[in-house]
Amino acid sequence: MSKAPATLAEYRQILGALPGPDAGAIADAADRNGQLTKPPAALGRLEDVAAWYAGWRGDGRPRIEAPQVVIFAGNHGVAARGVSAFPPEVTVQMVANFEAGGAAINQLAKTFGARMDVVALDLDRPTGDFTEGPAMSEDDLLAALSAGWDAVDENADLLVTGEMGIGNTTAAAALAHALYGGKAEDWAGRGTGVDDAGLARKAEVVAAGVARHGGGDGLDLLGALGGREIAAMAGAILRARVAGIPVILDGFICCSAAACLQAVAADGLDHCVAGHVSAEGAHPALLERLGKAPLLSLGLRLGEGSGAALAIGVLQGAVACHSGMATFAEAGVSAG
Ligand SMILES: Cc1cc2ncn([C@H]3O[C@H](COP(=O)(O)O)[C@@H](O)[C@H]3O)c2cc1C
Ligand SMILES: O=C(O)c1cccnc1
Repeated sequence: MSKAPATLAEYRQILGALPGPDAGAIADAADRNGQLTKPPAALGRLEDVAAWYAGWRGDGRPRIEAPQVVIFAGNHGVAARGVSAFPPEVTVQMVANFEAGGAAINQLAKTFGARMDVVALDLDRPTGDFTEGPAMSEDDLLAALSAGWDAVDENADLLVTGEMGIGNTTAAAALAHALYGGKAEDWAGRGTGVDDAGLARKAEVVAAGVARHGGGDGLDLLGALGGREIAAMAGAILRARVAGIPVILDGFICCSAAACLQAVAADGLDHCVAGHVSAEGAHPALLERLGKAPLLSLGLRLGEGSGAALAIGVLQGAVACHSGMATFAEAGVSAG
C-alpha cells in the first residue's frame, strides 16, 4: 500500500494486521552465518542485526545501498511554559540550517551515504498547549501521520526518523508518562539543558497534561499530548513496516513516537532497532519499555536522528560482513 490511510480507524486496522519478517530469509541468513570465516558468534550482536535485517528485507544475503534519514520539524504550544532552555524560533532556524547542510545530522547522513529529507510541519501554527486542551485535533493528527507516511522513499532500504521541535522532550515525556505511568518526574528530563527550576516546571506541565488527557490508546495519546513531528515519525515508522524497510530508532523523542505504535500493536516495532541510548534521563527506561537494547551509547543528547544515523554505520558493517565475507569452503580455511 502506498497511499496514506485517511482515518485513524484505518491506521488501527493496519496496526492490527502487520506483516512479519520473512522466515525463509532468516533461515538462509542463519545458514550463511554458520559458514562464514570466523569462529561461531565472533561478530557478536552484528550477527543478530544482520539476520534481523535479512528477515525484514526478505533476502538472506542483503545489501544496504539506499539509507534514508528524514527529519520532521514541529512547534509546540507547551514551549510557552518555559520548559526548554531555547526559544521556539530555534525550530524554524534549525530547519534552515538543515536545508543549508550545517547541522550535525547533515554531516552524519553524508558520512554514511544516506539521503536526507527535511519536512517542516506547520511551523507557524504550534500545537495546542496540552495543559489546556489537546495538542492536535484529529485532522491535525491525521495530517501529521500522513506527512510521515508520505515522506518515506519506498526504494529506501533503511530508515532513520529524526526530529526538531523546541519543547518536544516535554511532549515525549508526557507520552511516556501517559503510556507507562509512574511519576511525571520519572519521565521529564533536561532536554536542551533546563536548570532545576525548569525541570520542576516541566514535570508539572507533564503531570497536568497527563491528568487532563490520560485516557485512550496510543494514537489518541499521540494526538492529545504529542506534536506534529512526533506523529509524523510514527507515520513514517509504520509506513516503513508496510514497505519492508527496517528502521533505526533515535533518542527519547523518536522512541516516544514509536511507543505510541507499540501501545496499539505489541509487535509494531519488530522492524525497528534502537540506534543508541541518549543522555536524556528517561531514555534508558523508555528503551526498556520498548524491549530494545541500544546499539550505541555515546552520551548524545541532540535528537535530529543523530544517534540513529551513527548506527547506520553499525548496520552497514554488520550487513557488509554477513553478505561479503567468504565461507570456509570458498576461502579454503579449515572449519573448527
Ligand atoms: C540549536 C539546537 C539544535 C537542536 N537539534 C536538536 N535539538 C533537540 O532539542 C529539542 C528538544 O529539547 P527541548 O525539549 O529542551 O526543547 C528538539 O528540537 C531536539 O531535536 C536541538 C536543540 C537546539 C537548541
Ligand atoms: O534523546 C533525545 O533524542 C534528545 C535529548 C535531548 C534533546 N533533544 C533530543
